[in-house]
Amino acid sequence: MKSFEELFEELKGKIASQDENSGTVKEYSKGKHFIGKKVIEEAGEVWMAAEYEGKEKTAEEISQLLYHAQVMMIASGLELEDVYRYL
Ligand SMILES: N=c1c2ncn([C@@H]3O[C@H](COP(=O)(O)OP(=O)(O)OP(=O)(O)O)[C@@H](O)[C@H]3O)c2ncn1[C@@H]1O[C@H](COP(=O)(O)O)[C@@H](O)[C@H]1O
Repeated sequence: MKSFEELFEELKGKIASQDENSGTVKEYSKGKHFIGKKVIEEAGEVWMAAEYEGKEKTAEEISQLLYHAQVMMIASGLELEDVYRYL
């Protein structure tokens, strides 16, 4: 199990090292348009899971939405604090 902060550090590290086995590096390299579509896709899956597929599936889909949001944060040059200041 990892926290939001730990995942963010892991993803930044993967991108900085250009780890060729990393799905994150592949997604990041495709740019904001591609990442944005993943965010939208996962947001829709969260909605459907919450309405029809139960707690476990909803939790899984939310984790994927958070992941793609983090990739978008990195692609946008944002740090966690830049987002947290609006919470
Ligand atoms: N938490 C995630 C995570 N959540 C979602 N995804 C990716 O997001 C995509 C969407 O997942 P889905 O199951 O919805 O995929 P799908 O709809 O079946 O298929 P596609 O969307 O891929 O076509 C998949 O390609 C997943 O690989 C993630 N990829 C990686 N992580 C974590 O990120 C870290 C770095 O991973 P790598 O960069 O792959 O090493 C590790 O800790 C991973 O656990």
